Amino acid sequence: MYLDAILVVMLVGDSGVGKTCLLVRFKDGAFLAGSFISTVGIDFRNKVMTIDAVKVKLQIWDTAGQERFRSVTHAYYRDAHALLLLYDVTNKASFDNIRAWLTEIHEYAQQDVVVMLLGNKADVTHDRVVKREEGEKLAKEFGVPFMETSAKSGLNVELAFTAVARELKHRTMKEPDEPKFQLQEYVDKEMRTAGCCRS
Ligand SMILES: Nc1nc2c(ncn2[C@@H]2O[C@H](COP(=O)(O)OP(=O)(O)OP(=O)(O)O)[C@@H](O)[C@H]2O)c(=O)[nH]1
Repeated sequence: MYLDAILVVMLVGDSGVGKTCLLVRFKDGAFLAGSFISTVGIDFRNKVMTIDAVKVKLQIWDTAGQERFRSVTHAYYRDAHALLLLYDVTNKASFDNIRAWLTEIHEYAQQDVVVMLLGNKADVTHDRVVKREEGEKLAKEFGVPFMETSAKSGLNVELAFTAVARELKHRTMKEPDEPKFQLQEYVDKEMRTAGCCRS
């Protein structure tokens, strides 16, 4: 069975946090090593996922993090069903800017948009400057789910997209007496099952 609607997931966050790499890892299962080519404006890729025997079409929008493209990306926010907001655990400024990104999301996106915070590049150990606990604390403050990811190792990449796709699928297909899907609970449970990360 196919879900008719196309679910739009938008990747946002500072330039260089790994949005394109996360998308490529999810779509192609590979890591884009080598030189860093900044996204210009916006790019998109499609992926079909199967959730509880329902085929769900995701359209993933990869936005440019550079300041000079902001006015272009603002125009797309209102059509996004979910936003994956990334920072880079090796770049403190990208973490500090999350508050500004959340303000921007609040201003331009739909009120009921699904937002998930991702601390990317979790594979890096030596140059890490943002602790997992700091990411968790910030996410809690804003009431959004959180996980660390790595486009390089693949850590939690599938889970991040699956979690938002599940939430959107539930919203679209929910039976009247079915309980609301609990995104954070789902993420916590999946990470515990994988033997990973959250206490
Ligand atoms: N170690 C490590 N490096 C990563 C990871 N994800 C991305 N990178 C590197 O970070 C750099 C930037 O990655 P991109 O995916 O192009 O960043 P972006 O957020 O799309 O940047 P803009 O397009 O400018 O907004 C590249 O050199 C990647 O190889 C990761 O999970 N781990």
